[in-house]
Amino acid sequence: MCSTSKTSKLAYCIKGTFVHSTDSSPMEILQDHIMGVNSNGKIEFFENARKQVELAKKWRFSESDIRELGSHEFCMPGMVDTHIHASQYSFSGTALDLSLLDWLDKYTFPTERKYKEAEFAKTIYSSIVRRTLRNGTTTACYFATIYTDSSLLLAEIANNYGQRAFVGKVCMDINNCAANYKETTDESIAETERFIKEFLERKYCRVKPIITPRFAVSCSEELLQELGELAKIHGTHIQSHISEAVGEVESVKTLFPNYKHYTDVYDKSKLLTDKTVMAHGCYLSDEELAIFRERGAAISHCPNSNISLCSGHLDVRKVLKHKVKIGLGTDVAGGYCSSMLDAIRRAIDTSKVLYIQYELGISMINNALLGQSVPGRYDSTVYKMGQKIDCSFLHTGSSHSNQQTMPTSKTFSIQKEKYTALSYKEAFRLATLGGSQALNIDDVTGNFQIGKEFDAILVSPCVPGGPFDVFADDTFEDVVQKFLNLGDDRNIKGVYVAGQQVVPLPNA
Ligand SMILES: O=c1[nH]c(=O)c2nc[nH]c2[nH]1
Ligand SMILES: [Zn+2]
Repeated sequence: MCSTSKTSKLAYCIKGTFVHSTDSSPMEILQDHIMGVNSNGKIEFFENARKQVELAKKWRFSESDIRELGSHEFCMPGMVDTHIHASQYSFSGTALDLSLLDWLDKYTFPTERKYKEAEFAKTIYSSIVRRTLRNGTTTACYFATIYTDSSLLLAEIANNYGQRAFVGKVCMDINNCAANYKETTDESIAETERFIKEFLERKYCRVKPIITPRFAVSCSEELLQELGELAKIHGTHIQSHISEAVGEVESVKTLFPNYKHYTDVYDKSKLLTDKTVMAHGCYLSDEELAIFRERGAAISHCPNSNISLCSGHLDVRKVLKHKVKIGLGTDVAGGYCSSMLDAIRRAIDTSKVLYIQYELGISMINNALLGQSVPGRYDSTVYKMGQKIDCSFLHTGSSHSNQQTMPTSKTFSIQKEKYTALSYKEAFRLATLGGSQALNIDDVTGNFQIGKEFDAILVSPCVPGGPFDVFADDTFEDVVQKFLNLGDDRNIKGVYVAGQQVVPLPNA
C-alpha cells in the first residue's frame, strides 16, 4: 500500500559529493554538499555543506543523523531503464545470432510461452528485479508476456523489492504468433482490461500498469485501436516497438498499406501520447519524429539490442534536434546486458560509429538509399530506395569511398555537416533525467531537484578487488567517468528508491 503523510519529518541526511543532470547541464558535480531526505522519501534540502549549522538548527538534526560519504564516493540518481523484457532475462547473453523477426520466432516466443507457469515466472522475475536493482536501476519499464496472472506477479515482485516500475501485459493477435503463443483480439482486449483492473486494485505506490501492444507486426488494426481507447480511459502509459529493423519496417508497410508510415499506424490508434515510450526508432524519418514531438511521445534508445540483432543505429543527435524525449533501455534480451551502465557505454559507441560514418559519408548515402532526407543537403530531394546517386563528391580519391559500389546516374550536391558524438556526460543524462522524462515521471525522479523522491545510487569507486583503479592524479570527473565506463555492481554500495534503501538486497 502507498502511504505518504501530509506532514513530513526529516528522515536522514547525506553529506559528500553528488553528481546529477539538469536541463541546462548534462552533468553537475557538487562536492561538499548536504542533502536532507524526509519521511516521505523526498529531497527536503540540498545545499552546500557550509550551511550545515544553519540547516541543522532549522531541521533539527545532529551529526549522528548524517551519513558522510568517503573521499571518492558519490551519490548519483538511480538509473531509468526505459525498455526491458523481464521475461527474456532467462536467455540473456545467448541467442544473438539472428535478426529480429527470426530471433522472435526461434528464441523469444518459445521462451515467453513458459510464463504460463507461475513458478517459472516467479524465479525469473525475482532474478531480473534483483539483478537490475543491484545494477542501480531504480526505475524499470518492463515487458512481461501475454499471460495476465504472471504479469501481475512481476508487478508484485517489483513492488516487494521496492523498485519503481511500469509493467506491461504483452498484446499480440496476428502474425509471428508461434503456435500456442497468441491470443484472439477479444482475449487480448479482455485480458488487458482485467490486468489493469486487478493491478490498480493492489494500489501499489510506485509500480504502474502500462498498455503494451508488442509491435504493429503482431497486432491487428482493431487491437491497436482498442488498446488506444483503453489507455485513454484509464490514463495509462503505453509502450511498444517502432522502426527497429528494416525487415520489420517493410512488414508494416505490407500489413498497413493505408497508412502513411509506421508512426501513422500508432498515431491513428491514439497510441502516441505524452505517456508513450517506443523502443528503437532507428529508421524514423524527420516527418515521423515531428509527430513524436507533437504528441509528446518518447523514444527508448536500446543500443546493445540494435547492435546484437544487427538491426541498425539510432541517431540520438537527430532525435534531440527534433526535441523528442529520449531515454536509454537495455532491451534484455535482444540486448544481452541488464545493466544500464552497459546501455550508457553502447550509446556512446553507437554515436561514435555514426560519427565515423558521417566522416566517411556513409551515413548520408545510407539515409538517401532508405528514402530519408540527407543531412546538410542543398537540395530538397528525398531519394527513394535503390535510386541511383553519384557519390563521387565524397572522398574524391579516397580509398574509403564506397563510390565503386554506387551507381552513378544522378548527381546531388551535399555539404557535410559536422557531427559530434555523444559525450559520456550526455549519455549519463539520457540514463537518468532523460529516462524519467521519457516515462513522464520527471516531476518525481531523475535528478536531485528539491521535492523529487530520492532515487539514488551510492557509488564507491575504490573497492577491494573492484573493476578499476583510482590514482592520486585523478580528478573527480575522471573518477565519475571511470565508473561509467568501467564500473559495475561491486561499486554500487547502496541503492535508494523514494528514500528507502533497497540495496543491499534482503537475503543477498
Ligand atoms: O527487441 C525486440 N524485442 C522484442 O521482444 C520484440 N518484439 C517485437 N519487436 C521486438 N524487438
Ligand atoms: Zn524490446
